[in-house]
Amino acid sequence: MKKQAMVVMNPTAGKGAGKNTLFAVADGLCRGGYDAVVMITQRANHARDLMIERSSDFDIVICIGGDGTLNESVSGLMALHDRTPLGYIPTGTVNDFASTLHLSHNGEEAIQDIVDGTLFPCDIGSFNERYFTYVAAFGAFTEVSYTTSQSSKNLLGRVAYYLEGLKHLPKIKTYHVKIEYDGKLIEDEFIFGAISNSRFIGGNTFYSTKHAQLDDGRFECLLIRPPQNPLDLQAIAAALLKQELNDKFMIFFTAESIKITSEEEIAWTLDGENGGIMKAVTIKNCPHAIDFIIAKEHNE
Ligand SMILES: Nc1ncnc2c1ncn2[C@@H]1O[C@H](COP(=O)(O)OP(=O)(O)OP(=O)(O)O)[C@@H](O)[C@H]1O
Repeated sequence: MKKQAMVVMNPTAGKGAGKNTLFAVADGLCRGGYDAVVMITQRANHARDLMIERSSDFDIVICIGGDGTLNESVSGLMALHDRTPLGYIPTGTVNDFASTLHLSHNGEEAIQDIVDGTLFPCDIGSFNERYFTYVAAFGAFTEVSYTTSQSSKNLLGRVAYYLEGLKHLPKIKTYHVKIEYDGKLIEDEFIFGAISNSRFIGGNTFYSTKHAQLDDGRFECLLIRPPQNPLDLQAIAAALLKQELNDKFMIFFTAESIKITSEEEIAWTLDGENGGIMKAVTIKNCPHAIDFIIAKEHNE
């Protein structure tokens, strides 16, 4: 029997960019010896539901869409015990996670990479009852990120531009949070926090080295302290833009699991989408949870 592939495409992602990709994907799968079944998502969370209901009938599943569609697909697979390998073809805005895994945006190339591909057992983050593939963040800029149609193209870069654009310090909201991780405790004021599993969150100087980081069972965590004056503000923005860690204003650590609590409710973003508003979150690394299908040459 031929191998079976399920393609799940969000037609609205990236202003419909996936539509042009679809022929190349179906053609590549047929030439690669697969029977292809194409599903077009009709609503929010449809990708998740399709993964839960149908993915186990297939040898591979392929998600075509932006950050939100990938997040939904991963969340669907995470609900299952046996998870079908996942190929991802990004059609949203340039995606940090796709860049980290060297995933092509070009339909023909992307499907060839998948057909000839190899499995990369990737860590996934659990966030209370939800999941994220590469970033959970709060604070400066993140609250507006999902009220605009932007996604986290370069989250830290946009935090920097946001800070630079601020004329008045009082506009920057500070959050008093308690952060517990790997037996340690930090309690302080911060304007931004990101728990991520991606090299490209702030560009590759922050989190350099190969994508091995995505399968090490740990997150990279970055917290930014409040600036006290315009010079501080400038220093933080400059460090973010130069993709450097500034020890005076930034705390960086890696962790397997993190608990973040606060007196007030905090708005979170998960993979650039609305993550909800809450006072307590528990974030855990689910090591090697999803097998991503990636090009052989990038899985050394
Ligand atoms: N048929 C549909 N009509 C409207 N919305 C849909 C449909 N199918 C899926 N969606 C929703 O579209 C949302 C946005 O998708 P996604 O994030 O993948 O695209 P994007 O915003 O263009 O990409 P990016 O976030 O990478 O810029 C998803 O949260 C998904 O729930």
